Parts: sequence; structure tokens; C-alpha cells
Amino acid sequence: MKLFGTMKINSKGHLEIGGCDSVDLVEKFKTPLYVIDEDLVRSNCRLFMNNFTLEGIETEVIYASKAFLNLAICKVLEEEGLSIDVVSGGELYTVLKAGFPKEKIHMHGNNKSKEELAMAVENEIGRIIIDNRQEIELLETVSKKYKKKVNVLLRVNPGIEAHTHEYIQTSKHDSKFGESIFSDDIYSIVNKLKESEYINLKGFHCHIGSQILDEEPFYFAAEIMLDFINKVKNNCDFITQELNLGGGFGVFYSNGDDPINLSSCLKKMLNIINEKTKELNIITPKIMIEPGRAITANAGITLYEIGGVKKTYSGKKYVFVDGGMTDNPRTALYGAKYSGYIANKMNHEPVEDATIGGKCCESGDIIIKNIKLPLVDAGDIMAVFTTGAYNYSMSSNYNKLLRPAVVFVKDGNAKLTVKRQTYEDLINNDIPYYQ
Ligand SMILES: Cc1ncc(COP(=O)(O)O)c(C=O)c1O
Ligand SMILES: N[C@@H](CCCC[NH3+])C(=O)O
Repeated sequence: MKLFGTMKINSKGHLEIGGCDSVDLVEKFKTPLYVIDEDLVRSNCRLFMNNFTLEGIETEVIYASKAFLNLAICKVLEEEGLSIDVVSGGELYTVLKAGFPKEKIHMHGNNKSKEELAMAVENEIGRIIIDNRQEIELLETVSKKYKKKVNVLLRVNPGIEAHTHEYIQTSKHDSKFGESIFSDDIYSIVNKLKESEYINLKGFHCHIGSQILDEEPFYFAAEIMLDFINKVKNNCDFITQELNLGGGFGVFYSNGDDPINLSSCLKKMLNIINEKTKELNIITPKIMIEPGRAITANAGITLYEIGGVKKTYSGKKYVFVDGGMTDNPRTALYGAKYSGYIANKMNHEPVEDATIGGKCCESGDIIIKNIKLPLVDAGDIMAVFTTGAYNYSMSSNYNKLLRPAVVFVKDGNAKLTVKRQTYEDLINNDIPYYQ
């Protein structure tokens, strides 16, 4: 069993996180409960901030807020000096409401609405990442209205797709994001941006995938992008000032996951960029990255109360928890594999295989398939690890289950950062048929 950050087993044999006994957390905040180890979030931020540096290269670390976003995390990220990326009006609204420095907000999206662009332009956020040719006109209309010239990057598709254990240079280039660097049209798009009265093109963005456990594709992407920048210089007489290489750094979820050594990988990325720019004789642009999962995933756990325990006719053992695909859809969606244990029986030996099932009316509502657990009783607490990214942010109200509360734990204190939903919240936006 791998414990992360401040997680440990205390003298009562309970799981402790952020100096708080998980059994006490459950008593106080009920279940299901998302718990975030604030110290681990901060040390992950520092790992990026301290290692993504090289003399002579300006860098920026931008947190991809789709991984986990609430008002509290914005404060932590601000204090740690990161920037934030958003992909929708809702994410932008949240970050603005948190009082995050506007110039450090970057906005993505392959289909931004006029209203979303207006919100970004009006608030003078740092960068808008243009996804396609059509968006240029839309953004020009908006920025003209606000009489503001906006700083943008163009998202391009370098034709690399990285998966968990391999990467390929795809021949189809059929991602829905960005404009292909191989397209005949690409230089005319750059020229259009270059000549725009209301748009200030700063450079380019690419993102090659998520939960990548191999470092090679990151280096490869950097090199391909620098080659592209060189071609843009030659074909469009455009000097690229900024290059954003996206996120995708993978984390440990369960046995078999062997994450990249980030400190050496980040340094190596910059060294490769340094060498390559010299070789191409181009100015080294400012280099940005956008980690999401690597900042929050391992810092989060979910605590559930165990209800029923069932052995099926075929002999399969189910342990049912009081949440499910509503708070963690990743197993159902991607076949993701998680690890965890019984939080109040951390010192009990594992004795049998069980499948952790949720309470949704759906056979695929599974959180963990086959995990070795001690003997389990109703009322025990199941802790699932590495749920700090793409769990709360992807949660739903399917079957009208309530979204869990989120607590940040640090130095023995637990701070409620998102309240548990109530039944009233579920019908708040409903309008009765007969008024
Ligand atoms: C444009 C962009 N940037 C950053 C990220 C963050 O990815 P990850 O959470 O894998 O670091 C994503 C999601 O994959 C993304 O689409
Ligand atoms: N939602 C995905 C990651 C998406 C990355 C966004 N581009 C996950 O949970 O693994």
C-alpha cells in the first residue's frame, strides 16, 4: 500500500492525513468525503516551480483547473506562485471570484462562446488560447467591442498522441483540439493573427495527452514545436515569444504505475529546448507548462462509509460504499484502477479480494475492481487514494445523489472548503409544473 504526502497510520491503527484522523473527519463531516492534503498540494506546486527553471529561459507553471477547482485551491495556487488555466465560463467565473490575479489566468476551449470570450476580454485575463481559424473572427468582434487588444496563443496539434505507456505520431491527426501544424492552412492562420488589429499573437500551445508515464513524448513534443516555430519564423516572419507545452504528467494510481521523475524530467525538457533553439538559431521563447493531475491527484482521498457486503451466487464479493460513479466516474469511464484500504483497520492484514461498488442504479458503478481488504463490516470506512484530480470536478448528481463535501487538511486542522449538497440543492433550479 502506497501512502502519499502526510498520510500515515496512527497509533489507533487509523489512516491519518494532514494530521487528522480519518475516523474523526468522517464523524465530523460525514461521508462520502473528499479530503485534500494541503501540504502535498503545496509541495507538488513547489516541485514544478523549483524544477521548471533554467538560467536564460523564462518559464511559467499554469495549473490546469479542470483537475480540481474550488475557491480554496485558487488561494493555495496563488500563494505558491502558479498561474491557472480555465476552459469554460464556469471555471473562469470561479477563478475570478477567488480573486486570482487576472493576468495569470489563461483561457482554453475548442468552442468558446461569444459570452465566454467577452468575460475573458472584459476582465483582461492573461492569455486566450485560440483553438481555430473561426475563433479568430469571433474574438476580433469581441475585442473590438471592448476596444482591447488581447494577448493570445494559437493552439496547434503537433500530431503526437501520448498514452500511458506509449506515444505515437498519429497519421490521422484527428484530434478535435487546435489546428494541425501539418495543415496547408497553418501559416495563413498565423498571418491572419499577426495582422489582426485586436489580437496580439504571442506564440503557440500544444498538449499531447494526459496521465503520461513516459518522459520521451514531452521531449519529442518540445522539439517538434521548436521546429514548427522555426518554420513559422521563415514562412511568416513571426518571432514566437511564448510556447506552452501543456500538461499530462502522470501519477501513481495503483501497482504498475511508474510515474516520471518530475524534477529531472522538467530540467531535461528545458535543457533540450535550450540546445534545440541554439541549433535552430532562434530566440528561446518563454516556456509554459500546464500540469493538473500531478498537482492534486495524490493529495486527495475519498472516505466512504461501508454499508452492505455481499457475496454473489458466483462467489464475487462486493463491498458497497455510500457514493459511487457520481463522486468518482473514472473507473466506469476509463477503466481506471485505484488503490485504497479500510481507514479504521489500517493494521489489519488483507484477507480477501473485494470489489468496491457504489450505490447508483448501474452495474458499471464500480470504484475499485478486485482489491485485497481485511474482513469488512458495515460501518467501516473505505479510503480510496489518489482521488484529488478529476473526481470532484467530474462529479454528478446521477440518481440524485448529493455531491460530497471537500475538506482541506493541514497540521491537524480540517477546513471545510465545499459544503455537502443538500436535498434542497437538488431541486433549487427546478420550476414546479403548476406555479
Ligand atoms: C490543454 C490542457 N492543458 C492541461 C491539461 C492538464 O492535463 P493533466 O491533468 O493531465 O496534467 C489538459 C488535460 O489533459 C489539457 O487539455
Ligand atoms: N478527465 C480525464 C483527463 C482529461 C484531461 C483533460 N484534457 C481523466 O480523468 O483522466
